Amino acid sequence: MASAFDKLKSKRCTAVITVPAPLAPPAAFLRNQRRNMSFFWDSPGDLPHAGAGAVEILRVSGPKRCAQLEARLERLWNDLVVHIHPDCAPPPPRAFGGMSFHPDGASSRSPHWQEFDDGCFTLPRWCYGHDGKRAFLSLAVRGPEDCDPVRGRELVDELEAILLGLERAAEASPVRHHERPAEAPANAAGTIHQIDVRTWERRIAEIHRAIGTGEFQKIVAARRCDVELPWAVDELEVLSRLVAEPMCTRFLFGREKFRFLGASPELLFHKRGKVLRTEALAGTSPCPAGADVAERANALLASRKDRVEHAFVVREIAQILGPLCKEFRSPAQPRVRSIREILHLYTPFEGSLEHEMNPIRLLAALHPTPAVGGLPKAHAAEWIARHEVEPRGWYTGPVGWVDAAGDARFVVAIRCGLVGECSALIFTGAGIVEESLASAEYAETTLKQLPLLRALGFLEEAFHPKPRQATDGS
Ligand SMILES: C=C(O[C@@H]1C=C(C(=O)O)C=C[C@H]1O)C(=O)O
Repeated sequence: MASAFDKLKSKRCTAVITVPAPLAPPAAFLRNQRRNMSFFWDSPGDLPHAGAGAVEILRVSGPKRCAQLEARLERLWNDLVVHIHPDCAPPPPRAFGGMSFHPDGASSRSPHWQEFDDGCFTLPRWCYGHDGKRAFLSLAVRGPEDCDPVRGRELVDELEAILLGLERAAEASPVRHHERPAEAPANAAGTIHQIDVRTWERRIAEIHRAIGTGEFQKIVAARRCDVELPWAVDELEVLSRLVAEPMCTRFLFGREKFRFLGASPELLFHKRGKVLRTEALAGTSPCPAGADVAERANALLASRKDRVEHAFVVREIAQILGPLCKEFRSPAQPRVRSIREILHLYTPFEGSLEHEMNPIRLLAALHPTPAVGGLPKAHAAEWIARHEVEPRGWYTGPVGWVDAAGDARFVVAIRCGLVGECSALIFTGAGIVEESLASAEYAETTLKQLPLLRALGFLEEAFHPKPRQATDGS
């Protein structure tokens, strides 16, 4: 540690110093941290991470946001010095962040989203993660300013305090492979404001008119549900309850006033070396507890409207990524993914990139897929930005990480919301095609609110759910 600081004294560069740490739930690390620029990430098949503070904040905006991000990340990685304690084996340093659905700056002008920008990634000051067996804590420092003796001492004291906190957390709640959802607050109460059905029907009629002109084949409609609570929301409790959503990526991005969090079932892409994985997730059916899952799944597979909606996404992904890959495989027929009371059509893709490629280029090429935007892709995204009443902000945007080795994992920010002190905004949407019925899409977008409403403490029954096996296949 001291030698790493010494080397930085005379240099203008950023260093990430990683040391072994006690194995504790990453959320425990966040308990003692400031909320601004904090994040949490727990994705199936990935190492859980939590971070706080930032030594580099990469804010990007406007239509060139991906090019800006790519250039700034490249500079960051080129100038980065990595020191790893011999007793730990962390992954390469990661920048965590996300982007809004549309880079029109509308989100940054809205009071709810202004802290989030069109895109923002951080190299965290503190980053904690584990692989289930071993944990690490990384501290990022900037030379020479973080290395004067006073600042250096402060950082070392902070490091010791964090390690001590983690040790206590490890004793209190050792890491389990499956965290148990936190208890619900007793007598959950509060108010939920929904848009009325008529307003929704008018919005869908407007989309149908746009589709009727022949300009669009699909547009995803979204709505916002405003929740007020009589108590201060504890976002870490909310996250721990979201563990009940099977096979979802739980994420959180914290700012001073708001925290953006959720449990997304939709992978945008995962790149590891040249290996690329992605999926089409579109087409939905309710599947209430007690319903015959196989019967509902077969009905969903047989639904013409849902197959059309799904096929648009499959075709678009294949068109974008197919030419970039040596092989790009997907099953001929969609499968059904079951997430508690919701079933989705999904098609997994796996490929091998022809040439190594910057992951931000992949992000720029893929986002927004017709699963959350529409078709034609760019035109539908413009239409949404111009017509949608409540700014989507980061809802339906990509959230995830990019690392210094050029790997990345992003999910689509759905089943999520923006949480304030005693309030929350929950965003949900549904793909609209020619055959869609406004009433069914209203029901679908209400159903999609359930995970977050439950996690916020509404819907008491949700805390004693009848366990149902998650399935991922047909
Ligand atoms: C837009 C959302 O979900 C998307 C829309 C789907 C659909 O229309 O069937 C299904 C999965 C997601 O790609 C959302 O959950 O808010």
